[in-house]
Amino acid sequence: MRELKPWLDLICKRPGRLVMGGFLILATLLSGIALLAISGWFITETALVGLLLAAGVAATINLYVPGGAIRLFAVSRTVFRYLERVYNHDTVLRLLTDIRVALFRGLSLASRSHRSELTGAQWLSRLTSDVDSLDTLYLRLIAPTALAALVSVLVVMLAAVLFDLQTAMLVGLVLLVAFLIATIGVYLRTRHLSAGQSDRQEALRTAVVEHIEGFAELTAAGRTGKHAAGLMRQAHQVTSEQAKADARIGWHLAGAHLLINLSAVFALWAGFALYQAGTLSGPVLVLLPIALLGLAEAYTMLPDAFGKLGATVASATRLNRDCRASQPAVHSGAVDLPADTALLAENITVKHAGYAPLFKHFELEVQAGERLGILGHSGSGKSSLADTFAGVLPAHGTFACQERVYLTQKTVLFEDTLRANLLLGSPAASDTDLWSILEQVELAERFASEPDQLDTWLGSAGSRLSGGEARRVALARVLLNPAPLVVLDEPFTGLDAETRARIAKRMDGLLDGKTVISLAHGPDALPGTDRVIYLSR
Ligand SMILES: Nc1ncnc2c1ncn2[C@@H]1O[C@H](COP(=O)(O)OP(=O)(O)OP(=O)(O)O)[C@@H](O)[C@H]1O
Repeated sequence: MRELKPWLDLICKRPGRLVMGGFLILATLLSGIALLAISGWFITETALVGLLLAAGVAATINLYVPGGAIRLFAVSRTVFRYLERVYNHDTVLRLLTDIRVALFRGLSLASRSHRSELTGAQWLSRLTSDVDSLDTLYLRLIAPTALAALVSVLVVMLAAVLFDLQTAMLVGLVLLVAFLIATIGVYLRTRHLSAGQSDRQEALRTAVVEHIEGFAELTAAGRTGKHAAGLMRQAHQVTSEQAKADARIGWHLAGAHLLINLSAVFALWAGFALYQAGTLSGPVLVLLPIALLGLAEAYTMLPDAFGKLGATVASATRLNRDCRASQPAVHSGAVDLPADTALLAENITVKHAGYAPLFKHFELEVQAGERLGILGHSGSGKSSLADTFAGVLPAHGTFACQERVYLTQKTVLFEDTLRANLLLGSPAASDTDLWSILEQVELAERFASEPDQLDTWLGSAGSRLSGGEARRVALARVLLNPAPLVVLDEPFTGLDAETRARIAKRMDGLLDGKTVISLAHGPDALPGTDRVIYLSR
């Protein structure tokens, strides 16, 4: 349960919505129970009055009050159910946003090595099924459990008021056992199965994606059938384990319902005794058994939710592990920056986790406003150094720097519009700002001729742009960012020499007053510099 805590804390950040949503579910449940109980009472009353009249005894019945109450609860049940669905699903979508934002915030800091530890299919599974199982935690698990407990207590109180304390205690005891069977009982019997199931499903998804990705190679090697047969076996295991878990959930649901029905039969039997003793009228007698039957609705969702709790905990554990692995680089011995210094590295070690250090005892001081170029051949460690400056790789040693913006060597664009991609650099930028920066990177004309202009869709990872265009969009995004320190890793990849020279010249003005560290293979791939250092291994 420790694993669920960070996500529960996140969910509890909207207490008002959770209480309101819970109230709407409660109102729906109580309307349903009241509808059943009053209908039962009314049917019994009319039957008894009918019998009396048939026997020639004068009897009257008030049709209007119970008739009105039945209509009221029939309508309120429908209205509350509708409002509950709309409101709570809206809440779930808001929670989904919170969870995704928290997760992306954590994962955006993931080191390159951690990112590459997981396959694409595993990331897909983290961001879809793992997140889904957490965002419905409130609606599937927390609210139904709390409300089933609350409504059970109300029904037991009803038993104490209408019947007697003894009946109420016995009904309470049976309901408690039913509650435990439908919740903790299911969880204990399915948690391993359910947690393993989510791992197996992830493994199957990964295997299917790999099968599709490697289809050409499998076909060339004549192994498609054999590989597919392996997948089928894996899928069969997943479904048979699922069937096993579902059967357990089903038995617990049946057990809980059986107990609730037995408590209704018991209430009827106890009611007859009170009726015979003259302490209870016939119509009131049926109120409690029928309310108990109505209570079954509150228990229906519990076994399924608790049967999947094991998988939910497994999802939370995986996401927590990824977020922990993605904690921002811890700078052992962080220091305060001296005045007029933009970056200070003293005796730092640059290394990828599990690999030998690339640099030891690395020293660098960059003055505020300085333009530093770092040159080195392929594999000399430029990107690793840039990652360290940007805080993506931990700097082991004394390290401090100003707030920075980082242009990674690999161009990263999102499947969205040009505007949305640019606004990541400066969310408050106006259209005029965006056009002006596009002008500087020589893309204004290109997008002005598009029908959607700034709203042009860039495609998956900017696939509708050429490599050089995509690079310039990424560069524009960095140039829009107000951070005082700019780290540029191979800023002009994919640009021809003339374009590169023109943009580099303009960048001098655009980056005026900022500190710039640019890394590249050769001097012609750098914007203007005051100082250049060479990396040698
Ligand atoms: N995630 C990683 N895990 C382990 N080793 C890595 C990782 N990334 C890079 N390296 C290794 O670190 C060394 C430096 O790589 P880096 O990408 O920093 O060099 P670079 O100078 O930027 O190269 P290039 O100019 O080709 O991009 C290489 O030997 C590379 O194999």
